[in-house]
Amino acid sequence: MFKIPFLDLPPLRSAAGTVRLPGSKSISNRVLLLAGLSEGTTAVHDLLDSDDTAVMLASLKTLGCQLKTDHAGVLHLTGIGGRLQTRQAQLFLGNAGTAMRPLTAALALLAATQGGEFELSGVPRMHERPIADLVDALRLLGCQIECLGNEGYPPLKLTGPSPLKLDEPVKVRGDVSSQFLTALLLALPLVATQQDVVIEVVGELISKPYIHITLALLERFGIQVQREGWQRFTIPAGSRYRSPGDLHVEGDASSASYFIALGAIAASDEPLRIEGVGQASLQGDVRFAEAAQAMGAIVASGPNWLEVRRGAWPLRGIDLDCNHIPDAAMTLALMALYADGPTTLRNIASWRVKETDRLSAMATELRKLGAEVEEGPDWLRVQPLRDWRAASIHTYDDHRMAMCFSLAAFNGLLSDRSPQRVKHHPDPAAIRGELQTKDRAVPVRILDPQCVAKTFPDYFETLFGVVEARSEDIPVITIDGPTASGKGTLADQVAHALGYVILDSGSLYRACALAAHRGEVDLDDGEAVAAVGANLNLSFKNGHVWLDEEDISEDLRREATGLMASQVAAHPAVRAALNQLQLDFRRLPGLVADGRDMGTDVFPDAGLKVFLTASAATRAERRHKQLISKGISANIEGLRQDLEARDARDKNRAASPLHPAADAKMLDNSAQSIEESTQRVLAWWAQTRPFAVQR
Ligand SMILES: Nc1ncnc2c1ncn2[C@@H]1O[C@H](COP(=O)(O)OP(=O)(O)OP(=O)(O)O)[C@@H](O)[C@H]1O
Ligand SMILES: Nc1ccn([C@@H]2O[C@H](COP(=O)(O)O)[C@@H](O)[C@H]2O)c(=O)n1
Repeated sequence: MFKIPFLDLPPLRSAAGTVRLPGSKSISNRVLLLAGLSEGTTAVHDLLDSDDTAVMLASLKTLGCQLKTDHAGVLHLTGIGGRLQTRQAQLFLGNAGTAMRPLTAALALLAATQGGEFELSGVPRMHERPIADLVDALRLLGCQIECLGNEGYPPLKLTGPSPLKLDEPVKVRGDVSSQFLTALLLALPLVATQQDVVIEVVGELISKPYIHITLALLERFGIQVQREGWQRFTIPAGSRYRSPGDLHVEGDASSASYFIALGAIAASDEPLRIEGVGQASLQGDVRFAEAAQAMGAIVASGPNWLEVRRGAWPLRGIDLDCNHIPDAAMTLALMALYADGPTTLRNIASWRVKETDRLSAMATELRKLGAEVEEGPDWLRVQPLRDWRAASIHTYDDHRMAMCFSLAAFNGLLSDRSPQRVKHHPDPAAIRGELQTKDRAVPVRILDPQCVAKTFPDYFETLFGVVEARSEDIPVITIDGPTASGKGTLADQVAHALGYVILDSGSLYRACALAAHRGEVDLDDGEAVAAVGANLNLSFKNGHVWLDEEDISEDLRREATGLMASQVAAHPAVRAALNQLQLDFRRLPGLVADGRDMGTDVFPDAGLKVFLTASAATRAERRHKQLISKGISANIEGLRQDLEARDARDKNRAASPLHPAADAKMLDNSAQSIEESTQRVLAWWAQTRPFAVQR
């Protein structure tokens, strides 16, 4: 996960490959609650591991459920069998509506029937999300619920015992959020032991597919709800939660929407395969695929997979009632930017009471990209966008905002099929406009990218696994300089702050020298050492370097290896042999490369080149400290002589000698802390970026 203040996405060009979706949030939290209320143990496979499931799991544990995860990642959850194990608890539910609503219903009923006192709270936004319809329904039933802040909003206090009136139907509004009905359906079997319990929906029920999931899962746990249309639901007397034993959580269909859109926009050569949802999916959001098809996507499907590729291009603008796909519909607003006409999304009032007011947030952020957007109380109209602006996208602590806006990074694609589009614009000036658009692909900045943790912690990593950018669009920062100037340390810090990949090019020369030395190759024989370099089987894991099956990290860092590296690095053939290996590190979302010739030879087009120096005395002192801290004895004068000899060889060799690139920024960190030099470099980098000041 990218735990950084912002993540810059360079212009992206294409998508292909296979995505395995994380487990569905809606299914995961329903299953957890049902398993928690059941008797016996449920083995939950493919459970979503995210912020929202974490708060549900923590609550169930507090309430006395037993949780164990086995080696295969399967959760074994032993429920409380409908009998309270603890009568007092304070539960923190973050911003998880799928935890707050059903736990409110279940604990209100358990407190009423068995006695107890429970407090349910969340993050500040959760305390702005209405829950009055559920609270009203439960109070009418006889539950004691106090709103501890504003009336109709969490935090809530649930107390009991209190008598319940089960003879009358429980009435609940269905036109604000279907989660209130879901909460009642999941919890009321607790009190349907002696008599039928009837729920009547007041008003038109929205988001019916989510109720469909609830009913299907209740059935898996032994509760057969009888349904009359979408207005009346009966939980039969004698209902009891029974664990199904094993249960597999299907992939998240709302999360699939980003990859379906990705296929529609960018899978022009081969389809993008999405595994985890398909025709057999329980989730209503799987119907997002139909909306994508209406916009031009070509979709093939099996029971639990989809394959999506680009059909119409530009996409087609649509006018759609999105009541059946409320969460996934947000993705359509981004697809609309790539369409040939306006897209209108209707019946999306529920967006206003989600993690944020999504209607307003979506309109605001689309406008930052340059889009023309109209917003109504329950609708949104988005015009196609051709003249994109580089924008910092505020994500409002809303995972879906972050994931949706990643799709804006394909803004350079619209002119890829210029001849096709030019047909609509025979004017040569329009043709020139198209070409300009192509050249003006802009990056997109996603603020607070870790908000995706709510449902899809590895979203950006997964995205980077199936998309490609032109190499020249992937940003590079180079840090060159003499031995022990702090290049590696600075590169690590800068890369960490930006979420970028790191290339420690010195380690490649070191590994090559080490492998040649071990193979008894003459280090003065450039061609022979280059042959070793061309066949190195290196891998980099968690800051360690592996040669074949061996972790060579310690050997690499020895001073003797550094000296051998500088010896072999003087051979042009060795440099040529290692060149492609270094270029291959230019990966999404960007690269920080440290060495001697990163800015001069390997990445001459780097967006920022830093030449890092420090006095020889300072460098010798730092290296001395570094070695001593690792328990390696060293002599400071000897170290200074070694590093000066190495510098002299690196500077004076004919092939890629060490010197600052003409456009490098010079940084002498002799008197600077690591933090100060890091901030200096990040400030220089910010000056090269096209984004307005972060808000
Ligand atoms: N600005 C700084 N202030 C104090 N110490 C620093 C600073 N920068 C780096 N150091 C320390 O100096 C030592 C050498 O740094 P580092 O290994 O990053 O240098 P390098 O240039 O990458 O070396 P090499 O050329 O051998 O790869 C480390 O112990 C590091 O913590
Ligand atoms: N881009 C580079 C990087 C390194 N070298 C040579 O390797 C030696 C070891 O490098 P460290 O950064 O790990 O100390 C170094 O002395 C150089 O001779 C290089 O040539 N080009």
